[in-house]
Amino acid sequence: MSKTPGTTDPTLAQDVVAGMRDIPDFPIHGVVFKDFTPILLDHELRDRIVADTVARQRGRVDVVAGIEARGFIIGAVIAHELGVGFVPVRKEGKLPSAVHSVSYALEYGTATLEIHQDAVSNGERVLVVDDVLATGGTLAATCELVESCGASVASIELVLEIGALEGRAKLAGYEVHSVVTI
Ligand SMILES: O=P(O)(O)OC[C@H]1O[C@H](OP(=O)(O)OP(=O)(O)O)[C@H](O)[C@@H]1O
Ligand SMILES: Nc1ncnc2[nH]cnc12
Repeated sequence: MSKTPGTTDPTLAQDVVAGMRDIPDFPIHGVVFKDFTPILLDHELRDRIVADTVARQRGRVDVVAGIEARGFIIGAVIAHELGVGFVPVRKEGKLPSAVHSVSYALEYGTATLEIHQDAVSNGERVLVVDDVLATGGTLAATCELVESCGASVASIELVLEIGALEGRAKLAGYEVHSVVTI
């Protein structure tokens, strides 16, 4: 286990590891799914995660992009605390206006993510937020979507990173913070 450099909360990483729940064979046989929902229920731990991220990012970003589904929840709270707007990055076919789309591979299949073409403006600095970094396909696709709109990815914030899946390799050139890497 390793913790995010720059964090001011010395026990946050270990508390996140303890707060996550392992679900074997979800959504397919052989995958151990890292379930973030118990952390949402624990308001103290959830608030510490938000405070840690906000302390790193305050004043550095113009908007937060949260990835469906759990990135919506934690990302919206972070956007609120930073006092900036929130952009949903959604699974295919859910956004009503004109979109950019990118398809990608996951640990358990393939998927397509979309962003509204007018969601972020040229030159805006975007903070991308999600719960888990696994293979990195989801985040790489999201960065491509943000850049398709003419904005730039200022930083990426995750709660938990599965180091063995080497997702960071797909995110070369981006600033990536995970509260904890296991
Ligand atoms: O690094 P990757 O291998 O791309 O995986 C990471 C993504 O996988 C999980 O979501 P999932 O795609 O299962 O979708 P969900 O939020 O709809 O459950 C997780 O919340 C991340 O978004
Ligand atoms: N093992 C895992 N746990 C949670 N989300 C994931 N996304 C891809 N693999 C995952």
